This record gives sequence, structure tokens and C-alpha cells, in this order.
Amino acid sequence: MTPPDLPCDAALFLDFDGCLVEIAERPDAIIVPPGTPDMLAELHKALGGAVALVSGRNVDDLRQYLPGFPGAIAGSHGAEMALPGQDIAPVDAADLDVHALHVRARDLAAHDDRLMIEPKPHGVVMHYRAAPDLSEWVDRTMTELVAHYPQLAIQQAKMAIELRPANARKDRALARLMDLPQFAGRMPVYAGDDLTDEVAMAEAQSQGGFGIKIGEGDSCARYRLADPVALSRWLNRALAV
Ligand SMILES: O=P(O)(O)OC[C@H]1O[C@H](O[C@H]2O[C@H](CO)[C@@H](O)[C@H](O)[C@H]2O)[C@H](O)[C@@H](O)[C@@H]1O
Repeated sequence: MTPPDLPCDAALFLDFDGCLVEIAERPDAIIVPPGTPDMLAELHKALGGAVALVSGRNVDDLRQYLPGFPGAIAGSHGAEMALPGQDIAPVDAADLDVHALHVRARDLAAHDDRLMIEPKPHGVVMHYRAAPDLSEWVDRTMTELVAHYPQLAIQQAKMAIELRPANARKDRALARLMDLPQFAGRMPVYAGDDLTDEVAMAEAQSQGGFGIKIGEGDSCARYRLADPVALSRWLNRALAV
């Protein structure tokens, strides 16, 4: 079902990959649509600052793609938080030797150059988009790897398996942001496309707001839009009224 118009008292939470930008072959091959930075800045103004990015990507990565974004950013599935004008703060991060984790993941993936390791400040992703036949192997290998790291959890992603801090979840990030003055008392609206977004959409709905699933697949979200283009049209409509 198509969502109703964005309420003027909304607190808007936006996922990044597959939501604000189309999925690409590699994490570094995404293209931010040219109108997106201005649209986000206008939404931020119209909603009194209650706009946040809530992404599996780390904050530095998001800032590279959206350099002037004026809102709050929850990165690494909520393991990092960057409030406007403030440094990146670790939240719900795991205590671990992340460099050793990256090295181990690279060693495990080294036998097939179609596999890609994405190192993150609080975890690691093994991407198999170029090698879909290795999906089961990646699943098994990452499951075995996480057994050595009780402070991490498996995060199923699109053609990728990630190890993230066990306590870092997007619903917790949303709840934390809703406690900030610019978000408090507003209606949470969360748009996302992936499994990691489901808990956040459920949280938004439990706080009296709604979730918008972008694309196909099962979801707890009350509403759905076909793709990032449809989301952008819907957001721009809110700015036109
Ligand atoms: O929470 P998100 O903002 O949706 O981030 C989730 C993960 O997105 C990225 O991977 C996905 O997008 C890539 C680019 O389109 C694609 O190549 C890959 O197959 C997808 O899994 C990102 O690389 C991860 O770090 C994020 O956790």
C-alpha cells in the first residue's frame, strides 16, 4: 500500500543502500541521484531538524557520499552515532581487535577473487554479489567465524553476510534518536529495504508512526514503495505542499 503524505510532524529516518540509492554491483559503485542532497537539506529544514540517516554503512562512508547532510547519522547499524556538528561517537560497539577480524575475513575469502571483503570500524562484510554460487559457502564460513566472536552477530544482507556488534541494531538507533529534542514528540517514519531495517520499522510503528518497505519481499512495514525513485518522488511531494 502506498504511504499517506509525510506528516508535517514526522521524524524521518532513512536507510541508504537500496533506499536513497539504487543497489550497485559493489559498495563503491553506487550513484547518489543529483537531487538527493538538496532534497534531504530541504526535508531537514521542513521537519525542524528531525531527519536522520540510519545505515549499515559507517558514518565516514556516508559523509563521503552525502558531504553536506545536515542531520543526525546512525552508522554501522547503530554502532556509531554522529549528531550535527559533533564527532562520531561509538554506541553499542563491540570490544574487539577489529584489524585481526579484517585479516581473518580476507584470508578466508582469498581463494576466490569474486568475493569482496568490506572492512568496517566495528565489523566486517563478505560480499558475494559477483559469485552467487558461493552464497552457502559464505553463510557457513561467516557463521563459523562469528563463533569466535561472542560480541558480534550475523547480519544477513543483500548478497552479503556481515558481522556487526551484537548490540548494534537499527531499532535501538531509532529509539536513541527519538529521545533527542529535535525528534521527541514527533511521529517516526522509517524507510528501508533490507532485513536490518525490519526492527527499526517495527520500532517506528510501535511508537505510533509507520514503516515504508522499499522494494519487494516480506516486511512488517505498513506501507511500500517500489524503489528509491518512488521514495524520492514521495519525499519531494511532501516538500511541494
Ligand atoms: O543499511 P544500508 O544503508 O542499506 O546498508 C546495508 C549495506 O549496504 C551496502 O551493501 C549493499 O549495497 C551495495 C551497493 O549497492 C551492494 O553492492 C551490496 O551487495 C549490498 O549488500 C554496504 O556495502 C554495507 O556495508 C551495508 O551494511
